[in-house]
This record gives sequence, C-alpha cells and structure tokens, in this order.
Amino acid sequence: MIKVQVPATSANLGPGYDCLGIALDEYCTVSFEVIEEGLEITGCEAAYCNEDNLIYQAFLKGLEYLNEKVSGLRMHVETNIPYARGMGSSATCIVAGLTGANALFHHKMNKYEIFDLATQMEGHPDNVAPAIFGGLTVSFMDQGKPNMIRYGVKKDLIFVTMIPDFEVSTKKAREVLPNQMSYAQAVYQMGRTAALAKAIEIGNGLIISKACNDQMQEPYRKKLIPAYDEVKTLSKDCGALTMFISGSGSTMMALTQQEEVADDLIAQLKQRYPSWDYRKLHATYDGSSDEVM
Ligand SMILES: Nc1ncnc2c1ncn2[C@@H]1O[C@H](COP(=O)(O)OP(=O)(O)O)[C@@H](O)[C@H]1O
Ligand SMILES: N[C@@H](CCOP(=O)(O)O)C(=O)O
Repeated sequence: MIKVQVPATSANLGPGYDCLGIALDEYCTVSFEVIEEGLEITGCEAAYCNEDNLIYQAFLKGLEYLNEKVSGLRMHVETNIPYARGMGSSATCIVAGLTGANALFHHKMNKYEIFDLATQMEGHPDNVAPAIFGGLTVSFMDQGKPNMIRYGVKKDLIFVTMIPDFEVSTKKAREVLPNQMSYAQAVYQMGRTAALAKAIEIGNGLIISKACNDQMQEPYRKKLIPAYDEVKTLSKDCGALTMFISGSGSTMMALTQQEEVADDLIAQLKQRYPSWDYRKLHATYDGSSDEVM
C-alpha cells in the first residue's frame, strides 16, 4: 500500500493572481492499494465515492501517462482541507492521484512531469506548484508548460485562516472577473507581486502590508463573500499586516508576525461568526510525498 501526503495551499496572496501560491501545514493524505477488481473509496463524502472522484481521475491520468493499468483500486482519503473554500482542495486531490500512480509504478515521473499533468487538470499552476514543491512558489506558463521558482518563507509569519461556512466554487469565482485590465493596473499588480514574494521570504512586514493589495480579482470577488469588508477592517484594526482572499475564496487569510494579533482577531471574529472555522497556519516546505506502508 502507498500513502501519499499533500499540503493545503493558498493561491494568489492578493496581487499574484494565478502566479503566487504557498503550501500550508494542513494536509490531505490518501492511501492507494491495488485490489483484484473494482473501485473502493472511503473517507470522503458519499458524492465523491465513485469514478468521478477527482483523486481517482488524476490517478487514471497518471496511469495513462505511464502507460500502466491496475486491476482494481482501494483508496482511503483523510483530509482537513475543506472543499471549495480556496484552500486548494482540488489541487491536493489532483496531486495526490498523480503521486499515488507514480509511486505505485516506481517513480518513473519526476516532480516536473507531475507539475505539468497537474496544471493541465487544474487549469492554472499556482496551487499545484506549492502542493508539489512546498514553500512559496511563483509560477508562469511558457508555451503551454508550467514553470515555477521557489522562495523561502519567514518562519514567524502566521496565516490567520478564516473559513466561512459557505462554499465559493473556483469556476464561479473566475467567471466574475473582467476580461481586460489597463496598463496602470498591470503595473500596480506586477510591482506588488514581485515585492511581496521577497517580503514574505525575508519577513518584511512593512512591504507585506503595502504590497499585498490587489486590483485584479478581489474587487470583483468580494461580492461573493458578504463579510469581506468587515473582516478586512477588523484585521487592520487588530494590527494584522494584511488580509486577502485565499485562492478564489471563501476563506480569507490575515498575515501577522504576532501571536496575540492572531488570537485577538480570531476571538473577535468568533463572536460575530461563531459557525466559521478558524485556524492559525504556517508555511511548510514539505510538498507532496509518498511512502510504502
Ligand atoms: N476529497 C475529495 N474527493 C474528491 N473530490 C474532491 C475532494 N476534495 C475536493 N474535491 C473536488 O474539488 C472541488 C473543489 O474544487 P474548487 O472549487 O477548485 O475549490 P478549492 O478551492 O477547494 O480547490 C470539489 O467540488 C470536488 O470536485
Ligand atoms: N488562481 C486561482 C486559484 C484558485 O485557488 P482555489 O484554492 O480556490 O482552487 C484563482 O484565483 O482562481
């Protein structure tokens, strides 16, 4: 039996739409066991316990690439990453399926081949890159192929993760975006994205707070998250460096280097939104991994 572990991810980090992503210390683990026939899936919602399961679809894509077949498969999923909340659940599924297939067939693919296949399935590279390689990644497409470079992350950064009790599907959140932006907006985004990556690496709070602002997707997506303005203001009032929509939402993340700021923000939000889920997460350099059990 093979056991695969993949971290949650937060994409965009404000201005880095479809480019920036970071791996966080919350994990999805999936075990894969070849059986005589059929497909057995446990550990996820009944709606996903069938051939449409995204992990299974990615597993099949991996097999096809490797030109391999299995007689049957037993899969067990354990995850703390909520669905459709902007924490990269679909990327973890895709990376887990591909990694599982690769591990069963002697690691014939390298991580860059997995990155390519995963990007094809996810449609953009920013979640799958940190899910595979860990850390803070900057990705871009070149001639249809994904490329990425990895940055470090200052250890003391706390990602205050505020998970609303409703879903936002990535597909829907992409549909609300306009098709064009001005040169002025492009300049606004480029400078901030480049500066933000370095600021997160070295823990420069001043640049994080100035650079982590976005004109490209958050102004349009905040309509899908009614509490966005309130959470943004509260994060600032509590002393957080910044607050952004994680991936396509609905999760919002505030960044701070002070434990008491994180605790205060969570305590205040818990009073207003007791049904939300709150976590204090940290970046991880552990990308996807597999082991024989
Ligand atoms: N454990 C799981 N098993 C099967 N499919 C899953 C699982 N978790 C997530 N998914 C798939 O990922 C979709 C959510 O993806 P998406 O809308 O991109 O949100 P997210 O921000 O969580 O990645 C679900 O609707 C489902 O198709
Ligand atoms: N760049 C994508 C990221 C989607 O991330 P997810 O965690 O919501 O799947 C986007 O913003 O659409």
